[in-house]
Amino acid sequence: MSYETLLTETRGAVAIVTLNRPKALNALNSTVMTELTDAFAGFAKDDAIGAIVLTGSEKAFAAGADIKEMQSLDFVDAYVNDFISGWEAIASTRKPVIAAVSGFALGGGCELAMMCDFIIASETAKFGQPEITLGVIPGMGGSQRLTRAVGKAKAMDLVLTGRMMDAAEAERAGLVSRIVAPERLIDEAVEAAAKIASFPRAAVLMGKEAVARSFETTLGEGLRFERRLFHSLFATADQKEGMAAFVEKRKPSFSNR
Ligand SMILES: CC(C)(O)CC(=O)SCCNC(=O)CCNC(=O)[C@H](O)C(C)(C)COP(=O)(O)OP(=O)(O)OC[C@H]1O[C@@H](n2cnc3c(N)ncnc32)[C@H](O)[C@@H]1OP(=O)(O)O
Repeated sequence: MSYETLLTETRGAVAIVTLNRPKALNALNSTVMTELTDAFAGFAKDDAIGAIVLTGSEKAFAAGADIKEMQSLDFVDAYVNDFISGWEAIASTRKPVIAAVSGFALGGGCELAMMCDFIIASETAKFGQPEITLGVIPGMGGSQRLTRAVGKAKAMDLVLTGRMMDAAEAERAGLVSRIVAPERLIDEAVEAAAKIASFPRAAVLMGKEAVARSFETTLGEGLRFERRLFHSLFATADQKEGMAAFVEKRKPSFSNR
C-alpha cells in the first residue's frame, strides 16, 4: 500500500510506519490521520504482524496538528464534525505500538506518541504541549494522558507555559521508557517490537489491555480484570508450552493458540 504522508515497511513480524511530511515537520493534517488509521487498521488485521513501530524523521516525530489546516476552523465546524476525534483510533489499536521519537514531538505530536504503548526517545527528542502559545489547549489527549504519565505538577507546567522538555527530563518524568543515541533509535524500537511479537499473541494483547485498563478504572476493578485475564490464559496452548519449556529447560515454541 502506498501513502502520500507515510512510509510503511515490515521487518519480520514488525510493521514500521514512518510519518513523512518532511517540509512541514510531519505536521498532522487530515490526510495523515486518514492514512495512519488506515495503515494501522491494515496491520491490525494482518496475522503476520505482532507489533508496530511509529516514527518520524530525525528532526521531528511530529510538530503537532497542522496549524495551517486548523487556522480557519470555526467553532461550529469543529464541534459538529468532532474535529480530530478520529485520532483516537490510533489509541484503540489492540496490537502493541512503540513510538520511536527523535526531534520535536509537540502538541498533537506529543499526544500521538502518548497514544502509543510506550515511547523510546533519541537523545535529541523534545516534548511539549505548546497549544497555549496559539491560543488553544491540547485537543488530542495531552491534558489527560500527559497528566497520567508525568503527574499534575509537570503537566500543568508544560500545558500552561508551552515550554519543551528534553529527552532526559521526559525520561525522569516517566513519559519515556528509554533513551538511545539517534542512530540507534529505529533498531532499538524494532528490536523491542520484535521481542514483543515473539511472545504469545493473546498474552501480549491481554498484557496491553490490562495495563491500559489501569488508566480507566478503580484499583479493585483493575485487579479483578487482570486476574480474569490471567485465569483465561490457562486455556491457551502457549501457557502449557511456555511453562513446560521452562521446566524442561528448553526454548518455548509458541503457536499463538
Ligand atoms: C492537536 C492539538 C489540538 O493539540 C493542537 C496542536 O497540535 S497545535 C500545534 C502545536 N505545535 C506547535 O505549536 C509547533 C509549531 N512549530 C514550531 O514551533 C516550529 O516549527 C518548531 C519549533 C517545531 C521548529 O522550528 P524551526 O526549526 O525553526 O522550523 P520552522 O521553520 O518553524 O518549520 C519548518 C516548516 O514546518 C512548518 N511547520 C512546523 N510546525 C508546523 C505545524 N504544527 N503545522 C503546520 N506547519 C508546521 C513551518 O511552517 C515551516 O514550513 P514553511 O512555513 O516554511 O513552509
